Parts: sequence; C-alpha cells; structure tokens
Amino acid sequence: MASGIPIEITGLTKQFGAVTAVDDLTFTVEPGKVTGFLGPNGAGKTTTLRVLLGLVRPTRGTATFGGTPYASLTRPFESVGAALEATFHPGRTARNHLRVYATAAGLPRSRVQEVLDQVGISEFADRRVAGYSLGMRQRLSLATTLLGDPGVLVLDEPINGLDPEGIKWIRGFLRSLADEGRTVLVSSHLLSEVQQSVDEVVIISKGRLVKAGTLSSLELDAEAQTIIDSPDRRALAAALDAARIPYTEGRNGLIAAEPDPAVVGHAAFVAGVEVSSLHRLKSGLEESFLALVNGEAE
Ligand SMILES: Nc1ncnc2c1ncn2[C@@H]1O[C@H](COP(=O)(O)OP(=O)(O)OP(=O)(O)O)[C@@H](O)[C@H]1O
Repeated sequence: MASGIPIEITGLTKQFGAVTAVDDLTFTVEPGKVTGFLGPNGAGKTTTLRVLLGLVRPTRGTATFGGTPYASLTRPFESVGAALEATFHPGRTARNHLRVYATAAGLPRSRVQEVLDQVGISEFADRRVAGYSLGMRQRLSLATTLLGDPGVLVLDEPINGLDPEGIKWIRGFLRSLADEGRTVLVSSHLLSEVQQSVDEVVIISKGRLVKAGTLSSLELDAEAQTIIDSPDRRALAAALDAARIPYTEGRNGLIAAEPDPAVVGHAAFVAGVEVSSLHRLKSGLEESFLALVNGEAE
C-alpha cells in the first residue's frame, strides 16, 4: 500500500462564467482518518474534487496531494484512488471492467480478484454490470479505486443509494481503510449519511468553507437547551425571569436557553416552584449542520 498523504486545498476558487462554484476554499485532509466533505447540493463539492483530480482547471489556488498536483503524480493509480461519477459499460462484467482498468494502469491482473474479494462482489463478478443494483455498482466503483492499492481515496457520494446492509458494510470498510493509514475523503450532501463513518468534517456552502474540524467539535456546536415544566407554568416563567434565563414556551414546557439542567432546576427551586419535568434538549447534529449551511446561504 502506498502511504497516506494529506490532501491540501489552498485558496481554491473555480468560476464557471458568472457562477463561482468554489470560493477561496482552504482545508487539509489528514491520513489515518475518514473525512466527510459535506454540503448541500450545488455547494461545490464535486467541482472541488474535480479540480483535485485534475479534471477541471482552477481559476485560482491549488489542490494537491502533499504538495503534488494530481497530474504530476508519478504513479497516480497507486497513489490516489478516485470514484467520481463512475460509469460502467453495461454489457461488461465487473471482472472485465476491472481487468480493463488494471491493464490500462499497468497493474497486475491478480489485483482484480483481490479487490473483488475486498468489496464482497466476487460471486457476481462474471455477471453483466447492467443487472447490478446501485449498491453493487457502488461496490464495483470502490473496487476500481482500490486496484492500485492507493494511500488516498477520494469518493464522491459512495453511500448514496445503498441499502441499510450496504451502509453498514461501507462504514466499516471506510474505517478499516483509514485504520491502515490511508487518507479517506468521502463527499455527501447528508451529514446523517456519513455521521457514523467520519472522524473529521469539512462543510461547505455556496463554495465557501463553513466548518472544518472533528465531528465532536460539530456536536459541541449543536446548541443545547433545557426543557423544564411545572404544574404552575406562570410561576415557573417568573422563576426563570428572576434568574435571568431566557426561554420560549414549547408544547412540553419552557425551553430555556441554558445547556445545564441543574442551573434551570435551581432557578425553580429558589423560587419555590414545583418541577414536573426537567431535561436537556440537544438539537441533533443534522440540525447543527443545517444551521451552518443555511446560515451561510442567507
Ligand atoms: N461545468 C459547469 N458549468 C457551469 N456551472 C457549473 C459547472 N459545474 C458546476 N457548476 C455549478 O457550480 C456549482 C457547484 O456545483 P457542484 O456540482 O460542484 O456542487 P456539489 O456540491 O457537488 O453539488 P451536487 O451534490 O448537487 O453535485 C453549482 O451552482 C453548479 O451549477
């Protein structure tokens, strides 16, 4: 296996006429981790990946693998495995498809069976791709990227359209690739889709970076609130007012803008108000993600 090298995007801008698809984007993707490249449809993910893979020329900035642009990699197939908009000849079998690629890349034929086994489609390898389910095509596409045993994997929406079993499988698979020290970049327009697979997130919206960091840092961003209720809501509201804790009235109680339930409970206690329920209300990661991308889109 080639060693994992970081993906470095620096000041990357791509304009298509009047449309700025990518706007001064800077981030790094480290080896040994799975990084989710996230953003709503049209955010500029595919354009960024296309520039990274030398398919589109940037207007400004650079996108490299440890400082080397894709086009200058000496053995690209063995350094970087990429699956963007995979197309397969429908009349060809998976084995044939992989053989064509292996031959073109000067890789040993033995790799074909190895990658078929790796992605678990050996038993369908001699069937025509036309009869493949979306999940099988995704696996074949992944097998193609793995032919050169690359240290870097760039996968565009690899989870899209998979059934639950396929999703479970790919999560474990991406993890094992990163654990081997590879750099794994996975794009998705849904955080929930990759949430259980990624360590790091790079979130873009309208071509611009809105967040790069660990998944747990995104969890911390999710604004926590406390929901509290009482048989006497008016008295409870007065207690929160007295403690200067802002709140809004929800269906199941008062939603206080305070992450610590103990603080809210104490406010009720000192005012002598009976509490019937008290718990932390954490907005989900997806909400936090949507707030980030929508906030930026305003
Ligand atoms: N070749 C092109 N010519 C003109 N505009 C383009 C071209 N490619 C992309 N765009 C525009 O650039 C913007 C970003 O598109 P891009 O495909 O990179 O987004 P994305 O985040 O990958 O979205 P999706 O998940 O829908 O593919 C969009 O407004 C798109 O219409």
